[in-house]
Amino acid sequence: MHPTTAPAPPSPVPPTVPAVEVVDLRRRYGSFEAVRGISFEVHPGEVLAVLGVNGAGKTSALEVLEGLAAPSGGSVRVFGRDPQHERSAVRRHLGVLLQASGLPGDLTVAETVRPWGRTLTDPRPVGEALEMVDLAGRADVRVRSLSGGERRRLDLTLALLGRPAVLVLDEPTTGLDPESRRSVWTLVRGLVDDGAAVVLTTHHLEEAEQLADRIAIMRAGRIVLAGTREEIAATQPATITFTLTADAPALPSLPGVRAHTRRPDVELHTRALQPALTALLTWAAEHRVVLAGLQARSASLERAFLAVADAEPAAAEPAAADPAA
Ligand SMILES: Nc1ncnc2c1ncn2[C@@H]1O[C@H](COP(=O)(O)OP(=O)(O)OP(=O)(O)O)[C@@H](O)[C@H]1O
Repeated sequence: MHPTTAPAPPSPVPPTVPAVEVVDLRRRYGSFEAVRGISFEVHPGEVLAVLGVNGAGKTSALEVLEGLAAPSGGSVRVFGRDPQHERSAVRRHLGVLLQASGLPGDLTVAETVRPWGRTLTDPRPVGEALEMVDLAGRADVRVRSLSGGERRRLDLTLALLGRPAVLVLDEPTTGLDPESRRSVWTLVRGLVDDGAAVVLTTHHLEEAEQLADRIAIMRAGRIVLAGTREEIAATQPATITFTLTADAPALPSLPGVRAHTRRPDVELHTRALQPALTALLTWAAEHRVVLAGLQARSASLERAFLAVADAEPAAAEPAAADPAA
């Protein structure tokens, strides 16, 4: 898949205006508040991945950004415009990939894309758009005959057709095989390199790691953790694991280290990996102890995600950070 041309530049706006600006967004369904005051910015040439367990409020928030729903509080702007009340001004800049598109099955791929293009200001040629998502060879196939992954790529074609400067992608690679997923990542990254701003949701942590410049993790309607992948991973301790023989002396207390020992297995947690490792290796050398299977790992995004997703709200909320930072 190849991004071929840069997205159309947005109409003149002050350079300080973010592509997407969400301030204290709230959304209610009756008495239930699904989105509870989230804020973030996304600038041209940047990808924000919004993560969270099922029901965290990701789609509810994105639907406001897409202009499909009104906020019950706060504001959403795309290049300074309100997606719902200034729909036509925003629509020219916005490419949207919904979680489920429900395209009619009896039209062919080309018959689906062509009329869609006629509603846009400066659409890509249909052939070019299909080429970008590797569907050029499927132009005459009926939508109902496409595989799940091909349908997802057709959804993506429609999102890309108007050369959008802002892409909102709700689980863009769900249902795609690993190769197609990687192709979509390359495609999205190419569009971002050409200046597009992207907000995406995903359940694939690897997708966030590969694509996102910044990540926001939602839980129960709030952003509970945000930052770069490294910043998010650094909220969790690093891990050192090894096994000890039965006759090894007791481990010393190492500064800044929490030990979980179930002989012969030892797991150490620390926020200062290098000094902890140095102290451990020094002790082992002095006492001629073999640390079998020694491994030292910095915390991963996955570990941080699981810690936040599993946490009680009271534990998760103080970790909130400003994803716009
Ligand atoms: N139309 C609706 N009416 C009532 N409640 C809704 C409606 N749509 C969503 N919800 C509720 O709002 C909460 C957030 O749902 P939302 O779909 O935004 O979560 P999500 O993070 O996108 O989840 P997923 O990862 O499963 O897509 C959930 O508790 C859901 O049940």
